[in-house]
Amino acid sequence: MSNQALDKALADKRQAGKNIIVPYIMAGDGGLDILEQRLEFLQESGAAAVELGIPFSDPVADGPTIQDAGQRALKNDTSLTSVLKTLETFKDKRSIPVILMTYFNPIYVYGVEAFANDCASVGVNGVIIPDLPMEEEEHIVARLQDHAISSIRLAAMTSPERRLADIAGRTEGFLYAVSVKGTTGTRSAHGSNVQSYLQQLKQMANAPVLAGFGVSSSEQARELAADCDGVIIGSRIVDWFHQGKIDDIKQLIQNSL
Ligand SMILES: O=P(O)(O)OC[C@@H](O)[C@@H](O)c1c[nH]c2ccccc12
Repeated sequence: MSNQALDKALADKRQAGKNIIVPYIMAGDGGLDILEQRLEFLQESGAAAVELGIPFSDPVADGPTIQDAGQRALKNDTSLTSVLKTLETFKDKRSIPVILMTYFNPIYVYGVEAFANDCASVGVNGVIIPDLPMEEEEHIVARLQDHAISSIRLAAMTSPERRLADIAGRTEGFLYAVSVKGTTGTRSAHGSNVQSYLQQLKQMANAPVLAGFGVSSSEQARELAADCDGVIIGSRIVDWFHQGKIDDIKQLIQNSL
């Protein structure tokens, strides 16, 4: 079963005629004591949900901006455990859905069963595990489904059509359409084949399709969202939080809606 609060938050934006904007932030960048405030701020700015990164020592899919944020968070002693504990402290006050983005290793160390249980008890709505090994997928997805936590799948431009259809059919919450080849990070332009890729995924998926990787302006966001349901914005927002450019973040989200 997918997560109802997440499904509803995304559907509400679409019904209001808006694009779905999901900012990515690194948990513990700037300290975990500001996490609650950041989530509230992003919600007020118009975000439908937040993708919350767990810092990890070997972040293979992260670009330089997210890697640096991860290093800062690790210096603050941020871990999967401390992030879950922090979410627990304001779980009844939070209404914006939270999607944890974590590599598989921290989950493996934590224990798959304990991870699913603790995510459920602190109200995590969805999970993205970019390097989940195929052999582990069934086991971990089933444990999360027991608690109605959505497993958001990633589609890549390099995947063959059969594989894309399979991923699009199985995803929960939304489909994360990786819209560049390579790692995360801001880019000035997306390839010309992105449009047809997103349109193809829209046809295949029963859940909303969100484009991510390299979105750094509201113009780009709206252009990509014209062929799907919205976008994920990571590096630009991580960078601006670090620099204290709070108003710029608000404008970026509002102008992307
Ligand atoms: O930073 P960008 O280019 O705006 O892209 C989002 C991305 O950072 C975020 O979703 C993310 C961070 N680390 C990841 C690892 C895999 C997939 C996705 C991610």
